[in-house]
Amino acid sequence: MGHAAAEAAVRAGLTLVPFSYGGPTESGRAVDVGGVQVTLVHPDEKLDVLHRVREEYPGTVMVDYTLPSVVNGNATFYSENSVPFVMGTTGGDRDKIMREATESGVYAVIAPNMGKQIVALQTMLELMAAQFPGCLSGYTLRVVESHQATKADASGTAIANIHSFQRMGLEFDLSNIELVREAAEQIGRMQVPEDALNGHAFHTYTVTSPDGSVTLEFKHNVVGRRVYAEGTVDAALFLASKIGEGAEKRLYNMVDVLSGGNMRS
Ligand SMILES: NC(=O)C1=CN([C@@H]2O[C@H](COP(=O)(O)OP(=O)(O)OC[C@H]3O[C@@H](n4cnc5c(N)ncnc54)[C@H](OP(=O)(O)O)[C@@H]3O)[C@@H](O)[C@H]2O)C=CC1
Ligand SMILES: O=C(O)C1=N[C@H](C(=O)O)C[C@H](O)C1
Repeated sequence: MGHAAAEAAVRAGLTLVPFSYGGPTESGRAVDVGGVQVTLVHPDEKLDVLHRVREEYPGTVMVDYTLPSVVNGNATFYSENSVPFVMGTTGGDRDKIMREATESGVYAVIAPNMGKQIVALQTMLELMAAQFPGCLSGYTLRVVESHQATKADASGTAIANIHSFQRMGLEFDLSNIELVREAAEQIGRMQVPEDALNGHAFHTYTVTSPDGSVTLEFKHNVVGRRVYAEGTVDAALFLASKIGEGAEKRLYNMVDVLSGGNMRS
């Protein structure tokens, strides 16, 4: 995702900082992103490179697409060092991320899904929950999500949407999300195109009445990564404008970006 977001930034005509934090395995290597040679920085050199980037690229917004296992360490680093950030990475201790960002006063957009159309659906569910709390009381919920086999955690988007369903009265334990990570099941059960096995996000939420006479189904299926990459650029532009105007509110999500009319397409 980091690569896709960087490509989208270049496509949008933004200056791509030619450094990227990476895992320890590939540090030192340069990667071509739309003609920009981006050097992968070892975790031990993060602070040195940050100082350099601050001098050479003032106004930089950090974009984080890493792993649930490192998301908290990264978020702490951005908060402690006042690095404005767009956090697309899911998992980890989300309350801690939000708490540290709030306390530090860093500008940030934090969201489990940057795809504007998916965020619109997410917003619709939030509005439905706010407008009709308890409207699905007594009904049951089934959630199935399929992602590339490398995805380490349950879908952050599904978790966000489940919170809305819970406010509508549905009882659901997050451990009951059905995770599909195997190719045969992805193709057979979820109908994921074979060429999307390495990058897809298929979600289905099925709500059923106690007697089975009413069924609601919500589905969002995404093939590839482009929709998130473009939304990430929207989020970075949004954050830059908030920093520019010295906005009092500093912590945002993608619903804020969408509501602010900051989607380019
Ligand atoms: N908000 C959204 O719209 C979206 C969110 N996501 C989420 O983004 C996250 C990343 O997804 P995806 O790109 O598919 O995952 P990948 O596994 O493809 O990429 C993760 C990358 O993080 C790097 N990495 C590991 N440790 C560190 C570290 N300490 N500092 C910096 N980089 C590190 C890895 O490098 P190496 O291989 O060298 O270890 C790897 O390149 C997931 O949580 C996913 O769910 C994904 C799509 C959309
Ligand atoms: O890892 C992914 O691919 C995705 N992760 C996000 C999530 O966990 O919700 C967003 C989308 O589902 C793609």
